[in-house]
Amino acid sequence: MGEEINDNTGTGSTNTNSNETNGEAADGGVKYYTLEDIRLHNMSNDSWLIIHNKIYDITSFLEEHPGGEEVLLEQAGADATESFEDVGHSTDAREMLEQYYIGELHMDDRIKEKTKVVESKDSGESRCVYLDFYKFNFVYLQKRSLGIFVDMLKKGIT
Ligand code: HEM
Repeated sequence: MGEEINDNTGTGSTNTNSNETNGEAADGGVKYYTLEDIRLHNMSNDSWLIIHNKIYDITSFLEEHPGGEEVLLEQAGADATESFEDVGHSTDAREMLEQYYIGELHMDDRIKEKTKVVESKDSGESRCVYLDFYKFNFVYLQKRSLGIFVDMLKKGIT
């Protein structure tokens, strides 16, 4: 199933129109779901998860999960990428994901997430701290080399 995906992650190029919401198939048969759509599937008889922008219907897997049903239900209807990665799942576990794949997170919802991360990482405040640090080092080094130069001159004169 996973092979059918035309993964445009990061490009946000062609698949951003509203026709793709609510599970409607776009090009290549890939279905796109919004966060709103996914949020509704948070019950033991209807569980969806987002992992790395892909949507999985894990309803039939709940009872089989080696880590227990509870942890999956806590994440149902939401983005479980972080919890999934925190556990350090094996390659086998990652391959198992394919059989539960049903579609992709809508591009609009991905873009929002990415913007948020970029904003928080690259805050003006942290940039100021770096600039101050470099300015301080620059002035310090200038003074040091000037001192050494003056010393050399003095030694040369005497
Ligand atoms: C559909 C998604 C998932 C699949 C296919 C999956 C599959 C597996 C598999 C095969 C294992 C056995 C160990 C391994 O091979 O890595 C496992 C263990 C485990 N999983 Fe998942 N898992 C999924 C999602 C999650 C999520 C979202 C969480 C956390 C909220 C989670 C928490 C755990 C825990 C705590 C263990 C037990 C680890 C241990 O005993 O060392 N899993 N999972």
